[in-house]
Amino acid sequence: MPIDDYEILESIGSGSYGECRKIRRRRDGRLLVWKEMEYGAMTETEKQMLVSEVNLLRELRHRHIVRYHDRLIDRQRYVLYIIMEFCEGGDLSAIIGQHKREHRAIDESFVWKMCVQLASALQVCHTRSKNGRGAVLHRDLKPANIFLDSNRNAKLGDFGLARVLNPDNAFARTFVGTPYYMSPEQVNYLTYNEKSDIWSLGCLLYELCALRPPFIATNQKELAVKISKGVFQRIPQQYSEELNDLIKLLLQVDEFRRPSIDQVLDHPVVQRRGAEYL
Ligand SMILES: CN(C)CCCNS(=O)(=O)c1cccc(Nc2nc(OCC3CCCCC3)c3[nH]cnc3n2)c1
Repeated sequence: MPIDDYEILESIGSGSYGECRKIRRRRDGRLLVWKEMEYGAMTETEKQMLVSEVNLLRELRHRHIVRYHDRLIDRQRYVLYIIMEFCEGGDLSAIIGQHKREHRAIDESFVWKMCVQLASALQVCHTRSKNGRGAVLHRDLKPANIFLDSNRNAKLGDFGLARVLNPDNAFARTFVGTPYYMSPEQVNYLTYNEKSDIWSLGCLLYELCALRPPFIATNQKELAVKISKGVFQRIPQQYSEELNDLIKLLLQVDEFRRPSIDQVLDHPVVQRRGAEYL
């Protein structure tokens, strides 16, 4: 049984699709993770969606996107296992939480590193959808879905699976938890496009500096108003004017004034401050 090719280690947590466990590949001792998904209750359409989503994951090969390795199907128990690279450094949400608790700012150089590495991961996603090679899944750019490898390099997680597995409440899924990173265009008429990812990137860089999102509120309605207005405090004084300017550029309410991912990566300051991390 292929499942015997792996030794099951501890659980890392559970997402909206199921359990995520650390595993060791027996043949070479390599640490990986698998995500368990029960498909027993799925309709034929949902199963087809899952198959196409997994096929997309397989195609998205990039050093800053979590690598898909394999998939196993347990037909007796109707469970699909997606096997992926294990990111030893954990997720950005935990890192932000740690810095917040210790009242310790995140180094500006790390913020630039995340900026260029995640922008290059997004560029792969955006370029694909432009080439019409399948509407690439929109990667949910939020701290909990960004992992680090043992060298603290960014790895964009596999949000797409969660969306596929809850197609009915895809709308609700967007609203599970507070959508701090939702863009003005999404808030107003729930459209989502590449420029929404640029907005999310801006929110992420802001949160790495301020250790909180740019827009916070106690309820969704108030949050939506703040996001639509797009007024936010400058990142803490210790961060450079050029980082502050870049974040302001990404957090423009008018999506047409927001740069494309290519323009972000071609930005002279991003080139200068980020080149060493690519
Ligand atoms: C330096 N140390 C402090 C860091 C300790 C680090 N702790 S840790 O226990 O190993 C740890 C913590 C979190 C992540 C990871 N690595 C990881 N997580 C994934 O998904 C997490 C899952 C997503 C859905 C919801 C539940 C969690 C992955 N998906 C593909 N590859 C993945 N790799 C490791």
